[in-house]
Amino acid sequence: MIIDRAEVIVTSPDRNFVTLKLTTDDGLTGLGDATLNGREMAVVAYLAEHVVPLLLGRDAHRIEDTWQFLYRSAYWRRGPVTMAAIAAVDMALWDIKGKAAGMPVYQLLGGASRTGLLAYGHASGKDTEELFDSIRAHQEQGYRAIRVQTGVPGLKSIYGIASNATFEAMEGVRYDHEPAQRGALPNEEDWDTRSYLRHVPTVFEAVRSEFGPELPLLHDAHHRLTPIQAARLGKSLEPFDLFWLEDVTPAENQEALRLVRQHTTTPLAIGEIFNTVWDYQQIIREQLIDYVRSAVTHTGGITHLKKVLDYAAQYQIKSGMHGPTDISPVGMAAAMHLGLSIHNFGIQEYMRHGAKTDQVFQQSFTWTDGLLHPGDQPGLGVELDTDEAGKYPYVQAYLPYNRLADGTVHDW
Ligand SMILES: O=NC(=O)[C@@H](O)[C@H](O)[C@H](O)CO
Ligand SMILES: [Co+2]
Repeated sequence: MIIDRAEVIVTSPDRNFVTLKLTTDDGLTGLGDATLNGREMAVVAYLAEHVVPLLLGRDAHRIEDTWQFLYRSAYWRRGPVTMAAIAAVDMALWDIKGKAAGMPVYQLLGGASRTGLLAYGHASGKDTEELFDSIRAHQEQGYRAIRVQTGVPGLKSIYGIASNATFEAMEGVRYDHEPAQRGALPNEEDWDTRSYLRHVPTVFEAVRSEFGPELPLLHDAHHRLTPIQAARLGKSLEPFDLFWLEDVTPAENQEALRLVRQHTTTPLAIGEIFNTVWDYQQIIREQLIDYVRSAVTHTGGITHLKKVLDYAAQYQIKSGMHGPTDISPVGMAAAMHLGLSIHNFGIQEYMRHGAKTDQVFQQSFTWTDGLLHPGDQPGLGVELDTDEAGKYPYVQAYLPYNRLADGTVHDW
């Protein structure tokens, strides 16, 4: 079963997506998500110029060998661009193998370990009233777990809060897309850690008294705190029993989490911007986190993320795969197949794609009573309508960035 065609498809229905489509000599096709939000075209070039020529003529069945060949023959290892490109090839090959076997990919990974995947959605609000409405709206949509992001008094624009502009742009969809403003240069947002640290505990106190102790609540600090500030936040949120506190501090310095861990029992989730097991080695071995946040799309595909999660399982660490709308439906399907099969599944981030995206990508996963399931179509269960995709050409888009009041650039 030889790969005899490889196409890199860029489409921007509600946002930019990069998809690799492989076709074999017996007519099977496979899709892989290669979307790197805000830097999409870097992966397009990496795939089109440097990977596609190496794929043509290869045996599509040799997933592990292809992975090792692409990783080691590149010479330059790791990093988001390389690992997103390898991830797309890996997903497409698993898709093809599933179709060849007549089985959904989760069956090839060892079968289902649960009936469905607990998912969480993104509630947000500039103030408590708007936040409560958003939480209720997500509960009505069936979410059993909810991420809470809030405005901070004195800060005009902040991560994770649906703004009217984006609201209209997304045809009324709440904060269900990532803030890469298309056709615009990076949007400058503002930040003040002390105001944030004073405000967030009061928000969770209000949410707990309104919604009770049971509802699993998550929060994303989005890389903005120093280790001691992260320790303080984790400690101040302990009374509100969070499911997890995410990206408390930039984790290139993995040992920074030791300090946070010493001060708080609030569960920690890290890794949505990590790309290989080496990014996790210390924080898994020293049990400095509770959830691995990587998406299949940014971590070398199903093959590599399964290895990361199998390593994490030895330390009782679970998956919490990244699932914003900058992960395409193909990447989401791959995450669901992997999540359904592994023992140490934790939770799946699930933001609903826009209507146009659902036209471009025919998906067969189900979302029932707060649980996701990848479905039982052979392969990943997603098909891409290239005519529909062709209607939405690429539009350059950047993620926002932060500056402090004195103008210093800060982590976003
Ligand atoms: O937990 N989810 C997140 O942190 C996302 O909202 C990220 O900001 C975007 O995916 C970046 O493209
Ligand atoms: Co995050």
